[in-house]
Amino acid sequence: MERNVSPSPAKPLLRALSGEAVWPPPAWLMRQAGRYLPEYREVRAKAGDFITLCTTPALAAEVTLQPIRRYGMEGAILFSDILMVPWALGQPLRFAEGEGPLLEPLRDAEAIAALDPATLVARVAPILETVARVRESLATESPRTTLIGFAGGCFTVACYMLEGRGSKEFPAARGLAYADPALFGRLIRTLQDATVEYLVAQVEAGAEAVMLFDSWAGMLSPGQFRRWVIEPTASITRSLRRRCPGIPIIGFPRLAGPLLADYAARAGVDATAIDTGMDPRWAAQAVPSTMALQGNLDPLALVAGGAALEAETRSILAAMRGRPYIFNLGHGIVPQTPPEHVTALMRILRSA
Ligand SMILES: Cc1c2[nH]c(c1CCC(=O)O)Cc1[nH]c(c(CCC(=O)O)c1C)Cc1[nH]c(c(CCC(=O)O)c1C)Cc1[nH]c(c(C)c1CCC(=O)O)C2
Repeated sequence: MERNVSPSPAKPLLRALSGEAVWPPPAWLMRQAGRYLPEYREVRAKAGDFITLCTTPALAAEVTLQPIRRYGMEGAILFSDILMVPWALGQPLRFAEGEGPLLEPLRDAEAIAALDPATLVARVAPILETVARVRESLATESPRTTLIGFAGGCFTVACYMLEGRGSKEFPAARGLAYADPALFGRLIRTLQDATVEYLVAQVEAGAEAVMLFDSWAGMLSPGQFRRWVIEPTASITRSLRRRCPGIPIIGFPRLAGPLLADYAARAGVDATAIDTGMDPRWAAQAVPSTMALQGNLDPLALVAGGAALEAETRSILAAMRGRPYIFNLGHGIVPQTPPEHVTALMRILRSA
């Protein structure tokens, strides 16, 4: 008998994003390309600096594919950085050895007004070229792997733009959000528009899903979280749905705690990523069972390996079994991770 249902997309990660409880779960790891891999360090040395690596399509495509070749993850994350958006808006950026990213901090209303959205799509052209190359390579090398594009959440990107560097508290951004919400709102809206243009361009170049990394979302008070995390995200997801119908969107409001439930209900995402500190059993109750969850192994359990890795992984899997779910870490891989522990992790997942 013929059934009136549309066929599910074949790739496991896309099936999970469409609400199917795929088991064993599709998997990828935040920062899966990076310094823990010797083949990455080799390419990184050849490129010289990090921005050159991000804007040289042959090299960026190569490092995007390196973890897929080694481990066969179901997701490939574009190799780039959330700070390439401020860079493309004209804010000077460099990555200093041992210090992380350094931006010339935005000091006043003039600096915010001077950000130039007109240059964005032209400046990110090499990143879009990377997307196209990776998508083409995956078609032959790893046809079950989904290419994930990304951008930072507006609040997190604003944190770096105002502070100029990483920080424990990001007082410049959180302070401005209280002291001059109109001005902070102008920066957030500039980022909202830039993020939509950037993600639409990634999808047009071949990204099959996109993720919004809002790494510092959980520093905000509940009211500020709704205003500067949920509302801008909802605006971005509305625009993306209009311009790229059907594109799945993963949101990562890191450290959101119980506000995760509000985010899942109102931000318009298809999947919610959870951080290391979130109880997966609580998240599984708080987020609708039709919405995929993604996460949340402690990156340090992956460094430890052995019995700790196995026990932590199995307890997350037990909480997620029976619902749409994508395995991932709760934050990025750390450089001291032994590559063979990732092999062990993939083995545990595949026998789930
Ligand atoms: C906050 C943030 C940034 N970048 C990102 C976030 C959000 C996620 C998170 O919270 O970790 C996101 C990001 N950064 C990078 C990717 C690429 C793909 C991947 O996940 O493998 C992604 C998705 C590469 C990178 N981005 C960076 C590296 C290291 C660069 C190097 O020295 O080779 C990589 C591989 C540099 C970076 N970029 C950033 C910082 C703070 C740093 C320095 C700290 C560090 O080195 O880990 C900003």
